[in-house]
Amino acid sequence: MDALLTVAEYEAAAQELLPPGIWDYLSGGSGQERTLAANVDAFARLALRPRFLVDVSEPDLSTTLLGARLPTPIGVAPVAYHRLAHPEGEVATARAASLLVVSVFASRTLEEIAAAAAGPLWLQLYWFRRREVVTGLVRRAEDAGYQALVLTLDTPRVGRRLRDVRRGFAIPAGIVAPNLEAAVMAGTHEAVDGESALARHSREQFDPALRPADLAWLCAQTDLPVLVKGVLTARDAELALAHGAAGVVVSNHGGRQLDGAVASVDALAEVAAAVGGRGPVLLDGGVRTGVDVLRALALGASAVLVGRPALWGLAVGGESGARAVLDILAAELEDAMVLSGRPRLSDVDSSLLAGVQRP
Ligand SMILES: Cc1cc2nc3c(=O)[nH]c(=O)nc-3n(C[C@H](O)[C@H](O)[C@H](O)COP(=O)(O)O)c2cc1C
Ligand SMILES: CCCCC(=O)C(=O)O
Repeated sequence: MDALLTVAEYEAAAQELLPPGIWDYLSGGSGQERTLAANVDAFARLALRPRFLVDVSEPDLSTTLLGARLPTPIGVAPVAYHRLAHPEGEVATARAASLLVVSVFASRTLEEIAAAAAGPLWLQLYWFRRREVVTGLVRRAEDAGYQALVLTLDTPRVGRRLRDVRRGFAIPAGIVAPNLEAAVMAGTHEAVDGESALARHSREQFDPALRPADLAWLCAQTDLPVLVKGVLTARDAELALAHGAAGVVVSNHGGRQLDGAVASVDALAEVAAAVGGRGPVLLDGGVRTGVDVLRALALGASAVLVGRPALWGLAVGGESGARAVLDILAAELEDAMVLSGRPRLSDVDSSLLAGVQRP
């Protein structure tokens, strides 16, 4: 087999390898999958304005995020059940990633992942009705050395993902979420025709009444920084920061929640302006090339996260596949920085983009 050179080639190879039901769960979106498509299309519309007569002999991709030095501004978004893609699951991803946001529905324990990790780990949380589930996970994350928490806001319930509904998708027996007690996970393995087990589960277990005071309460439970994920407006960024959030992740959950929601990169400039340097602004959704990473940085992102691409790499080659995907993105980003006359991340701003208003 020829070497795979792009994230798109990893996507195609992963589709060949994975069972169709798992492929649909990983790759699908909600409703008509318009937001899923828009996330990718919106990047393609952002044309770049390269500059020359700049010394680009020493490109530097490194950055600092919440006090941690990272070799690249590219991390892995929280994705449930990495063992759907590879038997080693999150342990393999953690070895490959320079920043991994571990899903609360990880298929390996927080401690196993911490023992393997090459870089900082953050723990993503959903707002469970049983608050002691949340606080128990916060304590375990602190004890295992996780460096931040990420509260996902965009999932008061799981969106209508028609591929999963049609298949009656449920998590295969043998792949479990070991960081949650069995009672909280009851029903996730139970396939029912015409119903997504995850959608049913979220209605039972997630508290849809999450309000700003709850965010402030969560922040008061821990010394770890708490970021919020799923922010698409200046208003929500303002509210979150005012209630203790240390930063935001601009995201529409990879087009899996509100179909018709704005493409995440199209929401970025507004959110970054609202945050105004008070904390990190991460972006996920539709990042498929290093040029996309550069575009997001130009619009004000501190770093980007990739969800599906990491899982495609994992499916193709476990740890080395996940690493290969992240290395492709980093190599493409370095090329783009050199070829656009922006050798350091601090040189990257909206002057790089055509048609974006510059301050
Ligand atoms: C299979 C799958 C599972 C996901 N699980 C979670 C999760 O457990 N928690 C969460 O906050 N986001 C979850 N997400 C959303 C990702 O964190 C991220 O927002 C999205 O995948 C980014 O888009 P991309 O896949 O285009 O990179 C999941 C996404 C996918 C594709
Ligand atoms: C309850 C949600 C499961 C993980 C998730 O967030 C996703 O599939 O997008």
